[in-house]
Amino acid sequence: MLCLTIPKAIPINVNSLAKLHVSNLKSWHYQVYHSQVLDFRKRNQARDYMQDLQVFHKNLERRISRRAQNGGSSGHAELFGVELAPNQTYTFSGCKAAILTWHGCQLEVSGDAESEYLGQETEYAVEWLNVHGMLETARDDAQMHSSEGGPRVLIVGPDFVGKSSLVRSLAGWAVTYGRTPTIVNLDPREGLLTPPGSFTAVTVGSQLEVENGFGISPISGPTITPVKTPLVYHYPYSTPLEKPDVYKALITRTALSVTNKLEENSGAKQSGLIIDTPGTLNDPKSNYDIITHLVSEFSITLILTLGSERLFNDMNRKFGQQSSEAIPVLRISKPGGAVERDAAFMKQLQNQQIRQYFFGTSKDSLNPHSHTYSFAELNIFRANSPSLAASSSSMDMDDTDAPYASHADFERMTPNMEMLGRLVAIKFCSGSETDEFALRDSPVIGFAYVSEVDETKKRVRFLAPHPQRWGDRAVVWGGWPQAVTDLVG
Ligand SMILES: Nc1ncnc2c1ncn2[C@@H]1O[C@H](COP(=O)(O)OP(=O)(O)OP(=O)(O)O)[C@@H](O)[C@H]1O
Repeated sequence: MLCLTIPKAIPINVNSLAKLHVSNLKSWHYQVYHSQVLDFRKRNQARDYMQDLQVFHKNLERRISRRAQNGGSSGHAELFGVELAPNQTYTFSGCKAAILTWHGCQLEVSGDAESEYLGQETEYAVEWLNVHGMLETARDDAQMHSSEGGPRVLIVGPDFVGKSSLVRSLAGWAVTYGRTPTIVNLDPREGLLTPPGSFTAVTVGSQLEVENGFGISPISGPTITPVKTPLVYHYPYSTPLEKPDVYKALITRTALSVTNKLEENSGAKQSGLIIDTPGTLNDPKSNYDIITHLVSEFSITLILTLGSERLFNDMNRKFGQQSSEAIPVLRISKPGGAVERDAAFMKQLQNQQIRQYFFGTSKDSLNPHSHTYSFAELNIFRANSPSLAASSSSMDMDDTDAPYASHADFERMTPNMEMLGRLVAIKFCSGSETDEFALRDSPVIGFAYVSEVDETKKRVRFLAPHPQRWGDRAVVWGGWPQAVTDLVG
């Protein structure tokens, strides 16, 4: 396994140079696979995992023999569940990642990586693959008993323990097996097909991208790659703890919409859900209030915990075998290479996601459009933070503020210079909407960037991915994500 921390663009080419890992992994692989699954069984007696093992064993054999026909078992590598094509150059920038090989491969790396090493602790990957095997068995079960859906998996753990990497790997492997899993991202610090500050649910029907994972989406703009149409909700706060009531309400809304969507698509329903969460949900003081809400709203069937023994024990006590819920809770190994990303790195990542949303990637570029609106044409609402709500009585509000009391989550507002460099969410609902729950729960059509506010001429210029104007739809902005000052020249 090659672990990389890359601050700048670096091309990677599978084949030649630095020899990574060549050994007779096939037998070792199966051996470890057996012991891991038995271990799961010991830890959690909710299901007979031996059956899972046999089915997955067969699937894995099929996959390996297919590869063998394609030219032998060496030279294959993957990045979080997505296979790298041989003799293809990939360019990575501003990321930390691990390239994994099951059978050995050769990589040619050029450019500067901040750090680069051969990882020895690869057992976690075998364990993760076992989890994929279990999910495959549950998906097969769902296929046979068609009224039942596939596995609905919740992944929890502290920050930076590999939760998103596990989600990506499980999604990538599932797609390789012809599944169409639905991925739900509930971490507002890091967007999935969207800028930060949103919840996303997307059914993944085509293979993920090596360089960009879930890639870019049509809510960003027309793309040449296969489209993934996400369902997006706006949560303009950096952590769930800032506005837990809004966070929980949006979970309910997302769960409802996802459940309805899955009912219309049997393949997606059988493939199940994988839910990524922010580390702040790991909150014993609230008795894991938000996790409990999530488990109930999404009817979770499997909880995977990473990186915290206490969390595993608490989850097991709360939802595991002894509880009335009896949901299997598994403790999954944190990858040794998963690293903390400091505030500067996270800020860079967030800016990169915003830039990518409007301008695309080097391989799939987008052309955003400029829109100018007069103050009078706009229906803008400010999403209050707890501190803003306390001081909002002193804010300048016009007559139309009446339905939004000072303690409310939203306030109708007049555009101001504070909005410069910030993102706003364009909602499906009309701006004349006076019910603040409808405003909160309305999905997002897309995001726009505030590139200029002219308080004298009373107009605002936005950058948006699409040429169409949004008419009288509600526009919401909040304290998150932070301003990006250099998006446009
Ligand atoms: N085996 C590995 N080797 C090197 N880097 C890794 C490995 N696994 C994960 N990483 C990197 O470590 C960082 C943290 O991992 P990840 O984002 O998956 O954690 P997380 O628990 O989802 O964090 P958060 O809760 O903050 O989103 C990421 O940059 C990821 O790419």
